[in-house]
Amino acid sequence: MRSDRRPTSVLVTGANGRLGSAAAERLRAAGFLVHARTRSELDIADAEGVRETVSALRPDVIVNAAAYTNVARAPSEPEALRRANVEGPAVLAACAARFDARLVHFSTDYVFSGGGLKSHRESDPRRPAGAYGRSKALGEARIELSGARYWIVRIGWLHGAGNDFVVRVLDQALAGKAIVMRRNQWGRPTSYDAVARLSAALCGHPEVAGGGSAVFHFGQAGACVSRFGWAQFVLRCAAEITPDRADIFLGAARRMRGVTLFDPERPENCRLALRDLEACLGIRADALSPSWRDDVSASVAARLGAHARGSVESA
Ligand SMILES: NC(=O)C1=CN([C@@H]2O[C@H](COP(=O)(O)OP(=O)(O)OC[C@H]3O[C@@H](n4cnc5c(N)ncnc54)[C@H](OP(=O)(O)O)[C@@H]3O)[C@@H](O)[C@H]2O)C=CC1
Ligand SMILES: Cc1cn([C@H]2C[C@H](O)[C@@H](COP(=O)(O)OP(=O)(O)O[C@H]3O[C@@H](C)C(=O)[C@@H](O)[C@H]3O)O2)c(=O)[nH]c1=O
Repeated sequence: MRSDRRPTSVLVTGANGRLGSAAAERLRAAGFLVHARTRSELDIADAEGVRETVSALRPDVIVNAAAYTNVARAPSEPEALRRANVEGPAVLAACAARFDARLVHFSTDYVFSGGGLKSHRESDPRRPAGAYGRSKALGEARIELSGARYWIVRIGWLHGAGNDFVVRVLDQALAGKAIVMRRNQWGRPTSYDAVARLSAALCGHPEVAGGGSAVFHFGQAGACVSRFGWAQFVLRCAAEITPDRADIFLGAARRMRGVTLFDPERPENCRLALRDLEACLGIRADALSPSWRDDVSASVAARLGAHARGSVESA
């Protein structure tokens, strides 16, 4: 938080989204002056609309949580993809540069092609293989060329809102379906809330108002895991949390079939090295949020609680 009288003001775009809503909530709770804008209030690819909004609000920080995130549909919707993930970030960056705001932009592990076993460093070249990853990589590049002060934060495998991976695994188990799960995709599950906390840490960082620009990786503490390993963990948590249904969840875990899938849209190696955020800004991922296992367990409990209350919407 700044030391002068005015609270740091933050424009949050994509505020109806899963990360946007979590970030706006955390930022408000931390005392920032938050201007949250949904897509219908502010289309980030609308240069004129963004210019008017930024010019009127004069935010210290723009947190861009708006994006096209449907990985499966991305190849068949190139225009919507380009607008949200390439043009939008470029428009926001141009306005950040013009009105001297810091842009905090979220990107993804899918900007890497996913070969090899080593964790990707921030400095590794972007080599996206799929349409969504390509669009996010182009968005990063447009920001880097804009002259704005930016922090690009690459994250991956988010859960804790909407029809996420945790929900889909639990729902399959509860429906008695035989789960078929990919073994050859490795990453680090990270909760929306952990990224929302990071947003607050970044907006309150002493270097937010000056300082340089950088790309950072963020994920929760704990070793990377395969999709198969993550799904097994989800089901074991579910069995512990609801002992009366332990048979269902442990049975689903036992019967789960591991498969090797080659999907150009979804890289195999999503491991992100996490050192730079601490080295450059002194922000330690493990100090900011619990390990991924704790937050996955919380996501499982939230979903099972919703089931128990009968408040689960049909997908
Ligand atoms: N989900 C994940 O696992 C991961 C996400 N990320 C990144 O995190 C960020 C947030 O993702 P997440 O919250 O999961 O995504 P969501 O899909 O939940 O939210 C994205 C939001 O952006 C809005 N939006 C889309 N296009 C525009 C536009 N042109 N102008 C303004 N708003 C727009 C959407 O509006 P509407 O509701 O109307 O569609 C939606 O509210 C994204 O940058 C994403 O790439 C990175 C790694 C993993
Ligand atoms: C539910 C399920 C998933 N899977 C595997 C396939 C695939 O590799 C992965 C798909 O899960 P999702 O659909 O949640 O994954 P996906 O939509 O690819 O998630 C991605 O979203 C975008 C926005 C990102 O930026 C990435 O970091 C990543 O989180 O899990 C199975 O094999 N079986 C299953 O039953």
